[in-house]
Amino acid sequence: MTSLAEQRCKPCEGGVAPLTLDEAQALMKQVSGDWQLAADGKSIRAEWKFRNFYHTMSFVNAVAHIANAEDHHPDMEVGYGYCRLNFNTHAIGGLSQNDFICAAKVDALPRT
Ligand SMILES: C[C@H](O)[C@H](O)[C@H]1CNC2=NC(N)=NC(=O)C2=N1
Repeated sequence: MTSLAEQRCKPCEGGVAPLTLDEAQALMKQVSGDWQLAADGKSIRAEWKFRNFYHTMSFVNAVAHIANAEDHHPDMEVGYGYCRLNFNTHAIGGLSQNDFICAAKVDALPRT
């Protein structure tokens, strides 16, 4: 099986059903324990802490690079020493495989 981190996001402009709760729960097993599935099953979120702003922004820039390369973009909350990411697929109002592909690519980033 090709790991999520090795896959590429597919363009999504609607017209497909969001993942069911069962499908989302199955994909949760393929991302790190940092990620939490929202109670409504429509998004995933994670929070990381960093020792200072430099390390925070290094991570944020790496995430932005993934998002641009995959054309799939998280909501980000950033401050001194922390970053929170929330992924969902706006075009379908819920989760798609793209959200889990990006989450797995974020998991693969080096932590500094
Ligand atoms: C064509 C392209 O896939 C879409 O415009 C993308 C861009 N980035 C996106 N990011 C997210 N999170 N959800 C989307 O539906 C979305 N749509």
